[in-house]
Amino acid sequence: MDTLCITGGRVLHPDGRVREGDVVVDRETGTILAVGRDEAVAEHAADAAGTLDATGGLVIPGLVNAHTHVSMTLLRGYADDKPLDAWLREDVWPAEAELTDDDIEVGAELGVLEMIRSGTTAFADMYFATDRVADVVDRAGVRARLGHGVVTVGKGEEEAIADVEESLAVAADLDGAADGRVRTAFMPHSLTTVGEEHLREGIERAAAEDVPVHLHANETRDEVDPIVEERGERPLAYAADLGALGEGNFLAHCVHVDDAEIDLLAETGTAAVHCPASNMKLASGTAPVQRLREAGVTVALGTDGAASNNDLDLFDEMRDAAMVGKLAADDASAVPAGAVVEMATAGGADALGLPGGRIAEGEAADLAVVDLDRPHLTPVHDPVSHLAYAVRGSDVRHTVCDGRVLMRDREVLTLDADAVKARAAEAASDLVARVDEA
Ligand SMILES: CSC[C@H]1O[C@@H](n2cnc3c(O)ncnc32)[C@H](O)[C@@H]1O
Ligand SMILES: [Zn+2]
Repeated sequence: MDTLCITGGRVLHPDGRVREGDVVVDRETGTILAVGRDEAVAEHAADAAGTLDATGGLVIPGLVNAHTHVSMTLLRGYADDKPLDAWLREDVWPAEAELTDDDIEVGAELGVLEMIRSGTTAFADMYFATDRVADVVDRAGVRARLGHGVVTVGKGEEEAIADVEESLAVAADLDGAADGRVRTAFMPHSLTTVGEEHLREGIERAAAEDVPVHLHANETRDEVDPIVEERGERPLAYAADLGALGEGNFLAHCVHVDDAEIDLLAETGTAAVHCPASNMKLASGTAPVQRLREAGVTVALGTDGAASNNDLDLFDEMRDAAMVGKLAADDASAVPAGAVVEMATAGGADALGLPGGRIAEGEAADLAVVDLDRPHLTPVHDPVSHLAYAVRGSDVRHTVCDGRVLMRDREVLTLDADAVKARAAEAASDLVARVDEA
């Protein structure tokens, strides 16, 4: 058997406890064979073909970034300090109109490089040129749930229909790519940027094929109010009527949700992806994370795109979620450390319907080793507290996905970091030059 043994560290277990132990991985199946420090583990470890040193470190599940637009790394720092609507219309959409498929691939490489370097092994992506993003996922060795983002407002009927068809076709064609590490979804952008008939048609056809649905929902008051005024119902009642709620489906943001909408999410098994940094930066509002969790909704964490964050480091997201969750609930005990760690791991994997998120025998070997032997992490009273409040992405020593080592001692093995950075910087400056000329 071709095994990898991660030795000498402590391990975060699914119940939130941390114990000393090794993790033995079957590289052929990409699954965890054994966890702990008993005789069986020692036998496996003695036979291991490869090792990763976790001395002084903590082995955690690979983090799951449950909502992003990964190629927007090219627009990092391009437009700041505006609310969502103005930011999209005045800056982001004009820039995206100039993006080429090559740009999207280069931006995805940069984003995936950043995620591997900060311990993220899986992500959900809504964007364009999805086949190129899937190629990057394949080469880099991570997992993803990918979709083509549909926008029909401002488009003629033919173009709108073509956009819906493209999203459905991408979901059918790319599902299972990268040896099964790519899964797909139908991804209408939001309830206000896609017309009702197009939403209804796309969601119905996606459901008929068991394809999950992912969209932005209840992100800002400016998005919620017109729906309530025009339809006389809350956005998630509308979403339920469209068939957009249900097991396997996941909604980004869910900031402005009332109690009835929270119940709808819980009853239908629809997951919510909390994006605290994006919500703060765009002043979208504070999501009721504590209430969502108390109602039994699966809550995951997402960075959103790098243009509204401005990084893809999920450790930042954990800290932000805990901090803003307390502020929103006016309660310092709300959204505690264990909750945000769960949201970034098992919650993310469950929301996206992807393997990973838990370190236990038989689970996917998607892992990160965090180096705790750092000044800003000393002393270690509680490793889970550190994960939520003190660890930075740059503290990740090794990253493993599907049993394959993607980063060893901070060297990414599947992407050429210097070449990716150089290509991305050039693509971004050419893009901005084209936008300025347009
Ligand atoms: C149609 S592809 C996805 C689309 O979404 C835009 N986007 C980026 N961040 C956000 C956000 O916080 N809310 C809504 N839409 C967002 C992105 O620029 C693409 O155009
Ligand atoms: Zn988004």
